[in-house]
Amino acid sequence: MSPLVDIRGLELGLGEMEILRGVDLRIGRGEAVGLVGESGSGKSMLALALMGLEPDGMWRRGSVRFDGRELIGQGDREMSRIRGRRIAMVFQEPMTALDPVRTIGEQVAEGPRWHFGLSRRAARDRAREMLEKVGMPEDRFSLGLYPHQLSGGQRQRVVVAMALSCGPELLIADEPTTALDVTIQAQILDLLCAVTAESGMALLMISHDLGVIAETTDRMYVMRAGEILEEGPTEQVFREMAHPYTRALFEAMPSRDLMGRRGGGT
Ligand SMILES: Nc1ncnc2c1ncn2[C@@H]1O[C@H](COP(=O)(O)OP(=O)(O)OP(=O)(O)O)[C@@H](O)[C@H]1O
Repeated sequence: MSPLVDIRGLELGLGEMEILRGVDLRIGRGEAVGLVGESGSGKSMLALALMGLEPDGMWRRGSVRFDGRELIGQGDREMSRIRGRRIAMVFQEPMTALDPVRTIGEQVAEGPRWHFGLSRRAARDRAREMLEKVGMPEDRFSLGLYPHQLSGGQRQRVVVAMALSCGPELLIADEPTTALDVTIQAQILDLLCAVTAESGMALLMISHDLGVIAETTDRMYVMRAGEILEEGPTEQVFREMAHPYTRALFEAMPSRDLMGRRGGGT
């Protein structure tokens, strides 16, 4: 079977400037894959280019296959059917993903309503179920709450519930814990690992922190200046540290004793 995501020779740029320089990356069905690299190395651009969400004016070359189908060249309509439903994303700052003037129930219900045409009531049931799944049961967190009534960690849980609401095959988490208090970070990583593993969803975990990648992934890619420098099973990349750049990222890890959250371990 073809991998869920198969990116080959992906280049992205703006005018003369090259941001991604021929990236190859694969994600198997249900696989947890890490992408690590320093700030500005192109990690977020890779995630956006995968979904056809690169900023206006940028060019894209190469191949991005999702479930065997080429995405480069697809129209907006086709891409908007895939985004949210088959590929969902969780970003660093939950408030950018949430609408401050709409209730959390409405926001979690929106994806299933739009993608599956569920009735208001059925979508609300779905929202209730998703919020419960992320540790926000209705008896403690009413669907009528607004984002500002929640803590940062609770908001990120709502964003995860939104991402899960249509049962995507791939969840992309781009620095999902960077904006959160240290004590909450581990809880959100645990949650992401649990929900993806439980439903057989693939996970692309993007972070500048090797500790996060070690905790959450089975296989990983190391990126610098728009190129993949190293790839392999997470445990092997950690053991070998073949490239000095990877070693430098390791030295910069805030915590080196966190490992193996998704089962298996490193
Ligand atoms: N809108 C834009 N227009 C032009 N260049 C951009 C734009 N956004 C990002 N870039 C450039 O693309 C490169 C990759 O940025 P990207 O945000 O993907 O890095 P990153 O690895 O995700 O870093 P960070 O962890 O800081 O988000 C950077 O050199 C950046 O300057």
